[in-house]
Amino acid sequence: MQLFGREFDAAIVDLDGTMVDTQGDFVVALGLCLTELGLPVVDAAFVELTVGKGSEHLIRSTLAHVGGDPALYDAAWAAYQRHYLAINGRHSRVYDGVIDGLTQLRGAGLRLACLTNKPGDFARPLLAAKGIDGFFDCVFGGDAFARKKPDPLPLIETCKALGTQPARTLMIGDSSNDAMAARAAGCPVVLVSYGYNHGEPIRAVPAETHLDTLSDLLRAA
Ligand SMILES: O=C(O)COP(=O)(O)O
Ligand SMILES: [Mg+2]
Repeated sequence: MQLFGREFDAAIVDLDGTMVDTQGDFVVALGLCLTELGLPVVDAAFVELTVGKGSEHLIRSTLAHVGGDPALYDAAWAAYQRHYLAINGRHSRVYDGVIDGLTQLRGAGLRLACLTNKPGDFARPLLAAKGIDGFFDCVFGGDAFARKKPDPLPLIETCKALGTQPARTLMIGDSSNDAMAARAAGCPVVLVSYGYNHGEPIRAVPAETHLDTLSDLLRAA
């Protein structure tokens, strides 16, 4: 299909902050983990600034933020993983326009991949719980490849799995991580305005376009 005057065969879609508002899941799972370790909990504002770089980064940053000993990392990661898996999806919701947007892209014949920095074992059940797993030919978590976004490697490998060239594969994300990875991989990028961008204004990050809802993509292109 044609978008922005170019031909596309596929799209790679980010998960947290792009398809699903998972801030509540992060706050609850971190809260249970920190309480178990006898540490103070973090609030939604901290989570919004810190998510996007994968769970290892989130746990390290959280321990630093609450004054926890970095040596608690292994225990914190194990507790976080257990709690996250138990509440996964309960405090999160699919953003307005996502189902319509994905339906339009599939309807136009694009192959779709979900590529997130979230661990694959968190991402797959979340997509299924929200009823959006069926849109995707493949799903890759932050632990699928040797490096995470903003490194281009996950996008290059996802294009290989989709059987598409990066220049004909659109990245749809919510953060500068997604944009940097896409640019370095050679994928055009579209950014949504409502997600988590490390506290920075997303419209300052260059993209083909910035969307208030995924269902606007075909209209904006
Ligand atoms: O850091 C995370 O877990 C969020 O990852 P995502 O925005 O790449 O889906
Ligand atoms: Mg994201």
